Amino acid sequence: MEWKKISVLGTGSYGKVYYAVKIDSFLLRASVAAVKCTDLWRSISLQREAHILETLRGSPNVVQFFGADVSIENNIPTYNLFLEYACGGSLHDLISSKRGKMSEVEIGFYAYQLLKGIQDVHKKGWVHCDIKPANVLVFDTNERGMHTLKLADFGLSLRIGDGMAYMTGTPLSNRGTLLYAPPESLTYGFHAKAYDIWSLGCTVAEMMTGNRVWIYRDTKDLQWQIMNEDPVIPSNVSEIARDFLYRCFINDPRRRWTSEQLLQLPFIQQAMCISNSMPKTHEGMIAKVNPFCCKIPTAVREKDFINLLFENNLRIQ
Ligand SMILES: Nc1ncnc2c1ncn2[C@@H]1O[C@H](COP(=O)(O)OP(=O)(O)OP(=O)(O)O)[C@@H](O)[C@H]1O
Repeated sequence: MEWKKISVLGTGSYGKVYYAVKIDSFLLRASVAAVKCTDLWRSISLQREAHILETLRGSPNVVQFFGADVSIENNIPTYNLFLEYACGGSLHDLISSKRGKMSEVEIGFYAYQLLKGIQDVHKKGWVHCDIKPANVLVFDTNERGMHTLKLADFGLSLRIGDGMAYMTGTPLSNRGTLLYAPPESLTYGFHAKAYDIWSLGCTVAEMMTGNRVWIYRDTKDLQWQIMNEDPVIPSNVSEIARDFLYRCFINDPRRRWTSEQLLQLPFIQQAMCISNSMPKTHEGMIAKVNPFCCKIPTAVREKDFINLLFENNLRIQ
């Protein structure tokens, strides 16, 4: 019983991500996964990511890690990291499809999930260092039609305390994606929990407008703006939404709000209250069926079953 790589989901700087299926014809069950792969000799970063994900097992808003192995592909030893498969792509795709037309309740609900994920990451002693819509995976909708979001791509994460140039006086260069990086990461090379909160602010602002927070000519210009200007807070959103962003974008990382504090803000509390009282939808109820594990009605050949999964668009009845 082996995982079969079916198609390429995407390519990262380290290697490829595949959609993979494993059939257990004895128990008549099939499982799906996303497999991040790279040549074994350059897999240090993926192995590190596996270690970090291992510590975050069971966190509802962090992509779940199924394990890792080494296989031989075209005579090359290949490192495989198995993750739960996100059927909805990334938050970046979701934002593009909504073109800035997400309701504030939906945004607040998603911000809540990201904060819970960040809280777990920080509690385990990590700073993610690369939170952005492309690194947030989108899963099924709940019974109210809203998605589950999970943090992914821990390739740049640091232990809290590592790279704290404030203390050591040895600045590091910015780690994550510049567009989502806080000012202190450029001036001091400072990477602490507050780093992730700034990136979260950029991500939430992007859900509100459909656009990135910075408009810039080139990298130098972007760096200058991050260090010397405040991000533009969207004007066409409620006061509580603006208040949430202001607290994520406090310049001094020691004064920037923590995930625990942000979770208490009216923007989050109201969104959770309203989303919990929304009527349940039929579509949402169908989505509750677990797509990751299913029972095959009769014994079928592996090839036929894979075809069956695709024909049925992976929806298990
Ligand atoms: N668990 C998953 N389920 C579904 N798709 C995934 C999963 N993990 C990654 N992907 C997709 O695979 C692609 C590559 O992902 P990955 O996060 O590894 O690289 P990246 O973020 O694009 O690049 P880099 O790591 O260099 O920043 C992305 O399009 C992502 O949406």
